[in-house]
Amino acid sequence: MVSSSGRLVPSVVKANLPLDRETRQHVEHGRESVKRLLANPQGDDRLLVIIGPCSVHDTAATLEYTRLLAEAAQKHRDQLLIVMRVYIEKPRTTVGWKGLVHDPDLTQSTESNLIKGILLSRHIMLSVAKTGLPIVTEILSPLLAPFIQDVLSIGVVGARTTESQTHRELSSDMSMPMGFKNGTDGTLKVAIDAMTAASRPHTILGVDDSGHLVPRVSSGNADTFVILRGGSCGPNYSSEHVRDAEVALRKSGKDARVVIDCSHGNSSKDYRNQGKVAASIAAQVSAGSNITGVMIESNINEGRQDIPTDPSTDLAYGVSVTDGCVGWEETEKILDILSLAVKQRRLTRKELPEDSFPVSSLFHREAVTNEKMCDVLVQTSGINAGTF
Ligand SMILES: O=C[C@H](O)[C@H](O)COP(=O)(O)O
Ligand SMILES: C=C(OP(=O)(O)O)C(=O)O
Repeated sequence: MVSSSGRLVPSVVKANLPLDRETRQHVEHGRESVKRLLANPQGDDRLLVIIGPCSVHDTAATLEYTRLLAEAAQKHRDQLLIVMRVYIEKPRTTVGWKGLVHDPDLTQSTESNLIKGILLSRHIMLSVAKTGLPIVTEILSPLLAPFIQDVLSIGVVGARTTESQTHRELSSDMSMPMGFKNGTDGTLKVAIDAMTAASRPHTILGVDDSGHLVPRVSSGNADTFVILRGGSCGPNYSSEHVRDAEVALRKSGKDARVVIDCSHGNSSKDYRNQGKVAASIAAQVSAGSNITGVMIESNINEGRQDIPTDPSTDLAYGVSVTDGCVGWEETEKILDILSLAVKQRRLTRKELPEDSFPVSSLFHREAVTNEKMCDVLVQTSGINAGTF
């Protein structure tokens, strides 16, 4: 898998872990579906749902999660376009575990096992994509992109790199839709600026499939969106925040494509709050909001764990080793209310006669404010009420 000179070569890795014809079609279908939803939200009025573990670290658990999510994606296919997070690189505020690609054996040592990490990461991504579920990852190291980008249906640039010229240029060269998080301080302008920069062609230094640095001109990427993830100045998922984001996007000549992250700054980094954020989004959607999508950090089992000294015996199965995630039971409840909210949005937009409203007893007409509707949704669906 490594070239004779001992260097990692994308074409060699890809030849050994190929994207077969059927999986390539799944990836393409995922990309086209997301592009269609972004370009014409009236034509495809589903909600984009970017969901999955904060990071992957275990093949068996990732594949079990994939099976659960694939079933949910099928169940909600008319309302939700579900894309699975397969995050193999983690950006850290200072230090911490940097993801499967860097440390596939969870040793937390500085000894590099990058080759194994790249191979295992691509293997897992291929296994997930093979099921037909579109996948998304954060593109952190531009040098790793050539090893995985052919398997992605969406790429994300994280809060710590949205302002980076290199990441904006890379995004302008990608064939899949790209999402940009707001900055860690909550500033949205950096994400909108990133959309502008990514939409243009750039002269960039890329890595070709044979591992050579090649100057090239990117084509520009029009399939981009912002992700509101909150930040040090607080959460930004309320209807006022969404409206402000839409206004700011339109002012800079863009379509109002807003995805809301239920985790990170919007949950105050407490996974137990994600359900409440999702309920607020469901309330907004049911009232007719044009929110494009949501992001959720979800796993088989809830919470998080520190990586133990002996991961081979002491690691809890299906539990995140980075940010806390909602467990599968809570995930199903969240997907249910989001799905119902999309049905409700259809009726709200059509202004159907009174007797066809609401679609579910979860949506009470008396609950006139988003806040009230959110409370009703949390109470009646059994979602974790959270800590705020
Ligand atoms: O793990 C995901 C985190 O939200 C992100 O990577 C930063 O985490 P940290 O602040 O714990 O480093
Ligand atoms: C690290 C992540 O997010 P952010 O860039 O918003 O911190 C993430 O989504 O895993």
